[in-house]
Amino acid sequence: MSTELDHRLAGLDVYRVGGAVRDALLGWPVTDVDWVVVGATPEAMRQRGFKPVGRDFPVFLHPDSHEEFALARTERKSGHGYTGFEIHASPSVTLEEDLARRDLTINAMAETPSGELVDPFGGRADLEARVLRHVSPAFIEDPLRVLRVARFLARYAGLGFVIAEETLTLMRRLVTSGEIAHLVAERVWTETEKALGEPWPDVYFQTLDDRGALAVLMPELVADTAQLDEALGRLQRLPEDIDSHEAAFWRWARLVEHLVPEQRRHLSERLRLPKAVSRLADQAAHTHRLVHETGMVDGKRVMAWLEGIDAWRRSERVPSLIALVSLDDASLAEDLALAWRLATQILPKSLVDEGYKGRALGEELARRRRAAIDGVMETGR
Ligand SMILES: Nc1ccn([C@@H]2O[C@H](COP(=O)(O)OP(=O)(O)OP(=O)(O)O)[C@@H](O)[C@H]2O)c(=O)n1
Repeated sequence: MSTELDHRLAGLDVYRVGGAVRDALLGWPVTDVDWVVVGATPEAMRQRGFKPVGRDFPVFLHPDSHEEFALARTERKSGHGYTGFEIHASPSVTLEEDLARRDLTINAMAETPSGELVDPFGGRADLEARVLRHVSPAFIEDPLRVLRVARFLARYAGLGFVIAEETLTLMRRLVTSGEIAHLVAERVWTETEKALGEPWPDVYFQTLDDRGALAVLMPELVADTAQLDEALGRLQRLPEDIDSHEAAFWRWARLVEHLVPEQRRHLSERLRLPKAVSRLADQAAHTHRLVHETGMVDGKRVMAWLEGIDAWRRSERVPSLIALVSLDDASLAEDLALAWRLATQILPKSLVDEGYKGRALGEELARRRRAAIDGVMETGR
């Protein structure tokens, strides 16, 4: 957007803020641009054609670029969790006051439309030193920040970022005070889903575990630390054919695939996971069991696996799940692919043509599929 020519901004005191400033300085792709407006009223914004969107905050969307313009505000803690805040937005709130309420110094920089940096908390120096550091003691007013810091580390760990010691102490305090337990499930999952899409998702979970936060938020994961380590190692090992927008869901599935059904159910309920995520996790868990349980993989186990992943009704995921198997056992994956192909060639319609119907049709279909699968699993292995 060419800000200088934008008549809606003429005479407004506006600054680019937050992630856009940070990522531009870092050479990281900038996805969306947020702005702060100083000295304006909601009425003035509406008159200029900005569309109000904030339910809790005075935030407006630019009618053409759809970028977010927020009136400068301060926040004060007034209750537990993420929602317990008193917001104070008025034309008297300064840019520095707005930046001071933010979580990390690298997120508390602003830039004028002509490119001049406003950096009252040393964000640029911390960016250069690769340090995630809180802006002020008010960091502990928002327990979501423990997850945010872990997520930023999951994004930038490869650039050499670390968390400042004093910030680690505050994160720990948010856990020991019990404040982190007040986070609502949806917030926890939203941050976790974003973290699962970052380049180093294992770092997110490791950071939360190191601070004691994982034991509070996802206790099922820390029940067995050796297994957690193994699961974290699996996060980068995904089937090749999956869509990139599905990668976060797959990573979650890989994280929990070793858990017993009851643990997975508890975790799904605790985090109120979307159904699609829990279903994929269940499918990955069935696949994990097929690969890792001791004993021969015979036709009976393959049938049980196909039923477990709901293959006959939801066949679209089967190739990806077979690709998952191939990461651990290429020859088993080859057999499964052949068995699946032969089994799906047995069509209910041809059985109908042969005169089968009703219950007998279902039984004959299952029998022939099983025979096809047995043929592969017995000769192939
Ligand atoms: N709990 C929070 C949430 C947000 N912020 C501030 O609000 C800005 C915008 O938040 P958000 O859009 O969630 O994050 P970004 O920093 O833009 O990061 P991303 O690249 O993930 O969008 C952050 O930079 C940070 O200054 C904060 O201080 N504390």
